Amino acid sequence: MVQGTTSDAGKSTLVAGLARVLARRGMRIAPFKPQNMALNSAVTADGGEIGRAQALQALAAGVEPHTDFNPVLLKPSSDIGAQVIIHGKVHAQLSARDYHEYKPVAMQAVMASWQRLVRDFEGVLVEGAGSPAEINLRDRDIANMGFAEVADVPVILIADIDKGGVFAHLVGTMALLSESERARVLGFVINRFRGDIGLLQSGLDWLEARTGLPVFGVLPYLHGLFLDAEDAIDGSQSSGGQTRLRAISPVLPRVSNHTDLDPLRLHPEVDFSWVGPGQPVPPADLVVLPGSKSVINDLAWLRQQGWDAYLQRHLRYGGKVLGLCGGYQMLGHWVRDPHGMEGEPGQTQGLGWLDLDTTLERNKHLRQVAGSLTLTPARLNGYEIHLGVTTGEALTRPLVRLDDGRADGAISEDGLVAGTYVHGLMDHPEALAAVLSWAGMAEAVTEDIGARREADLDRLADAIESHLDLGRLLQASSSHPHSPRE
Ligand SMILES: NC(=O)CC[C@H](N)C(=O)O
Repeated sequence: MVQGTTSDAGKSTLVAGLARVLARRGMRIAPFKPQNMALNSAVTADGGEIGRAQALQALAAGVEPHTDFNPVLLKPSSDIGAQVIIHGKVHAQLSARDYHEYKPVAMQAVMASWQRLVRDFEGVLVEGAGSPAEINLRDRDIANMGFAEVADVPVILIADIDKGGVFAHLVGTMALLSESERARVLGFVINRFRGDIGLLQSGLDWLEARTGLPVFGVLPYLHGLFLDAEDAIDGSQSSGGQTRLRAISPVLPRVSNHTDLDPLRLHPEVDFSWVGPGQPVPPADLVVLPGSKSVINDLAWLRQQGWDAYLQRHLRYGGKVLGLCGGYQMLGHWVRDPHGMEGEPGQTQGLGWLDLDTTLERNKHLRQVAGSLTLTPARLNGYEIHLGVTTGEALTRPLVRLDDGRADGAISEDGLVAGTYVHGLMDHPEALAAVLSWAGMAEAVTEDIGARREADLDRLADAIESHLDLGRLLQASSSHPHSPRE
């Protein structure tokens, strides 16, 4: 099990990389994250919902994403409440306090998945969440040591040296563990190192002497690695090309599936930026309203930040607006949440540029889809994750025709505003080219994001092979019953 000294230490990436390394050696490996808190989710083959990072790790392992890989997913819809997803399906909307009470039940779901995975796979790579040293969360923990102790798995600790304080993080985390928890830590991995490794050596020696545990390796900072393993928005852009199109998206407080925007962010000729709260909104050719876990509240935020006036001006000058899922719902006349699925029950007026209304229902639509765009007959594939059901005149001009016979989304009569429920739409190079051309960049050369992801997983696995003492790591873990063995 990989646990981190902080959030974003590189746990997901290390699990993805190890999964690829072991898969390349012919092993059937499953990724597993007992509990994930993320608004960036993926649809599994069995029609459920898991964290995107686990879907990426499944890809790295060469296995189909399954709900058992992430049996508990928490999707926060406010600062104190979250939608609790168990085995891929919505269980309930719970406050943090109620979730704490519910944890022993969630643990049963975790263990049921875990037992199926150890039965069906040669090895399971487990990822913790945040840090195991959050002592206030230790009681009833199911995400870190609480799971490791019950399932009796060995642990490696990863720390991010780029943030600084790496020795304090590792030694401090060890100090805050109980004796039995400490005893299951096999050693450390240091992540995102740049610089002269010779200068680090004395620190590593000190760490090993102080803790009596080995450093299995120091992973280099991998520049330009594109993996949607992380839950946080990646603000970095690809550079070096000539800008032919400017695109922006607001960082909605409850933005969901932000990786939908990665193909724009990574395109060398697109100048893409996320615009955060209080930041000036720069001029753009294309504005993409992303998905949202709390559409009514995020719409209010958008107005409060002045985006409605900005968008009106943008459209007057012929700019394009694309809404994805929650962003699509915002483009209609009304968004209704009669059951309070995303906050207080209520309704709010949308931006009104598409003649449609949306009602959030109790039942979540989860499916993988394929089809084509109506802008030009470009192929696409993607996935749907939404509660909303949308109706109205605008649907007679759909944006997408799905292979299952359904139409999805809409384009306004003047062709400036479009929206769809399909996430991941721009991952397909044809669909991306069509969107770029609609937004004003003709004959765009687009990259296959899927191929790029594969290449980056191999690059990550290569780095792990050369910088991690895998033999020692596997050897150290071999005394535990559930460890990958060669
Ligand atoms: N993924 C999304 O953007 C979901 C939109 C909205 N929250 C719904 O559930 O319908």
